[in-house]
This record gives sequence, structure tokens and C-alpha cells, in this order.
Amino acid sequence: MYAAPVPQTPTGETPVIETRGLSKVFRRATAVDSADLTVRPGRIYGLLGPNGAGKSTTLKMLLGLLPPTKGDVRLFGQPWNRQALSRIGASINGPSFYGHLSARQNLAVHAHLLGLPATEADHVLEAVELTGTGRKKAKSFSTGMKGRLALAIAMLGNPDLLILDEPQNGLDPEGIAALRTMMRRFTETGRTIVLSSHLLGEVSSVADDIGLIAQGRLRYQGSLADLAPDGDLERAYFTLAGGAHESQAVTP
Ligand SMILES: Nc1ncnc2c1ncn2[C@@H]1O[C@H](COP(=O)(O)OP(=O)(O)OP(=O)(O)O)[C@@H](O)[C@H]1O
Repeated sequence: MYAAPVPQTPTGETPVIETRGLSKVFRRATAVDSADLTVRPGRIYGLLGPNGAGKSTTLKMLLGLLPPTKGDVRLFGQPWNRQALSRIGASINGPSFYGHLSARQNLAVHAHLLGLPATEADHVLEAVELTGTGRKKAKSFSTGMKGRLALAIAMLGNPDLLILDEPQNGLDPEGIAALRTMMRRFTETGRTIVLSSHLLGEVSSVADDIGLIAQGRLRYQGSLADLAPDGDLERAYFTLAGGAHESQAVTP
């Protein structure tokens, strides 16, 4: 395990996530190659990269869903440990819920599984503005509503960190704007979000910091403003990610 003293960011805060040499090899294919991530508290960190860049694999390793082949992960200043997961809410691999249950019933089931009071369900339902869905079954929700429900499930238990894999997928501009507002609200209290996306425009509309990954390697990490001081994010992205012809980056 990575056993260096608790590292700090230039501003002196302990990172919420810090990885060193994080790598994942599937058979002989390297999906993530020596990634050194630093995620600061209170920030929205956008993990950006083309399809197949290694974003989901990275998030899964942070959550212990995949064992790293090499490298270390620290969460909240401590070497990776299961207890830290109780401080993390996550939505990976798209929304997953019981289709025959309402939003509130879904949340009540998840709250129960987490040992939380049922009132917690109402709390997150309100946070994602799904209180008006009543008895409507989740299977008949629109993509945007399903996205909100997935976010609500991840927010149960008042986590300090949200890890969201492509939360903007399938959302219309209104849904993306609503998600942005919910995410901003979440981080206003010093909490942190890591989200992945291959959509440059959507990440740039919400993220404070960017980790740009391509072919498993972290090509850039820092503030969104520093990624493209001239304001041309698309050019910066294509330069770092390896060229428009290879990349799936899309601006809305
Ligand atoms: N379980 C697995 N077994 C073998 N290869 C895998 C597995 N999971 C991912 N990969 C490979 O690892 C690489 C990175 O995949 P990953 O899903 O992390 O990319 P991504 O950046 O999340 O892509 P996308 O934006 O398309 O979701 C890809 O080449 C993928 O095919």
C-alpha cells in the first residue's frame, strides 16, 4: 500500500482522492496506465476522455469494483479501505432500480439496505426534484427522470463524495442544466463530485477541474481554465487526446 505521509494539494487541503501509478491491465491490454489523480475537496472533477479511454475502469478501481493491477489509491487521506466507501455515493453503469416501484419506493428500499431511516428517501427525492412523480413506476420514467433517480440513490446517506459515470448520457439540454444545478448545490457544502464523460461541452459546463485521459494515460490534470487559457477547449482536448479523427469528443 501507498504509505507516504498524507499528501496535500498546493492549497494545503487533503485530497479526497489521490492515486499513484494506478493501472489496470485486462489480459494483455492496458486500460489504465499509471494514473496519478488528485481530487480536491469541494470541487467537481470531470474525468474526460474518448470512448474506451479508461474512465469507467478508473472509477471502478476507486470504488473497489475492480482490483488495480498496480498502484495505490487513497480516499479521504487514508489508504483505500472499505469503511471509506460509506462516505461515497456512486452511480456506475447507468441507472439501476426496480422498474415496478415508484421513485420513493425505490429510495426507501435502498435506504433500508443502507440502514437509513425512510425519511432519508424523502430528503433525496426533494434534492433531485422528483417529489411530483407520486406512484408512477420507475420503468415508465423518461431518461432524465431515471438519471435523477440514479442520482438520488447515490445521494442517500449524505455522502461526502459522489462518483458518477457518464451522468449526462441521454439527457436533453434542460436535463443537463438541472443536473448541473443539483451538482453545484451538492458541492456548495464542501462535498466533492467526480464524474466521467466523453462529452467535452457538458463537462466543461460543470467541472472545476479536469482529468483528461486517453488510451489509459492521464494527459492533463488541473483547472478547466488552465486547460485552455485561450478558451478553445476543443482544440486543447484534441491536442491532448490524440486528434479529432481518433476521438469521440462531442460538443453539444
Ligand atoms: N472487463 C473488461 N475486460 C476486458 N477489457 C475491458 C474490460 N473493461 C474495460 N475493458 C477495456 O478497457 C478499455 C477502457 O475501457 P473503459 O470502459 O474504462 O473506457 P471508458 O473511457 O469508460 O469508455 P466509454 O466512454 O466508452 O464508456 C477499453 O479498451 C475496454 O474495452
